[in-house]
Amino acid sequence: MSKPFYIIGFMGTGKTSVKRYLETTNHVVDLDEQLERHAGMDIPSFFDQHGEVAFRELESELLRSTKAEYIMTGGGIVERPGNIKWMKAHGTVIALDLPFELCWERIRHSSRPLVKGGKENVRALYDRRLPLYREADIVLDASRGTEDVVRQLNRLKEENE
Ligand SMILES: Nc1ncnc2c1ncn2[C@@H]1O[C@H](COP(=O)(O)OP(=O)(O)OP(=O)(O)O)[C@@H](O)[C@H]1O
Ligand SMILES: O=C(O)C1=C[C@@H](O)[C@@H](O)[C@H](O)C1
Ligand SMILES: [Mg+2]
Repeated sequence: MSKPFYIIGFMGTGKTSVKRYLETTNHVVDLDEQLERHAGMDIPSFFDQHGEVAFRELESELLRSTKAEYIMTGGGIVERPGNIKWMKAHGTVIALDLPFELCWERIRHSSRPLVKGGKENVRALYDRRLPLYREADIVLDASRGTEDVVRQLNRLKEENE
């Protein structure tokens, strides 16, 4: 099996949405879904009961133990300094890029725990993380929609085989 594609990007860039298109013909794992299964609870409950530090710990452990063709990460995978380095050493890191306002419109009514902090705190998080996402091997423009991102990923996969 060729090395995995690790898909990174801020909340709302569409990582999980892309999964539904790819998984008809590829082995795809979403780390947030994996974590929810492993913990036996949804992410808001995990944050409430165990806190963000425990979440980052488990997310980083699952990153290292998950094998698939595509691994869709959670938006905060870049929070642990070693994670980008680890992904780059074990596969190809692809970032989905989308302006903050579009991300915000997509996530503002969701139950993501960090959204509770309000728009300006989420914007600060976006600004702080942006240079980390840009450390990816490849940055894809996600503004032309999910199917366009899927096309770009399929092309990269063909080149990679
Ligand atoms: N191309 C798109 N156009 C419009 N809405 C979209 C698009 N892609 C995703 N969305 C919507 O944005 C929301 C967030 O998308 P998604 O869950 O795929 O983001 P994510 O990158 O996986 O976020 P997270 O980092 O939190 O896991 C969903 O409600 C989804 O339906
Ligand atoms: O950007 C983040 O820190 C997060 C993104 C989501 O995918 C989840 O992993 C969780 O809500 C935290
Ligand atoms: Mg997701």
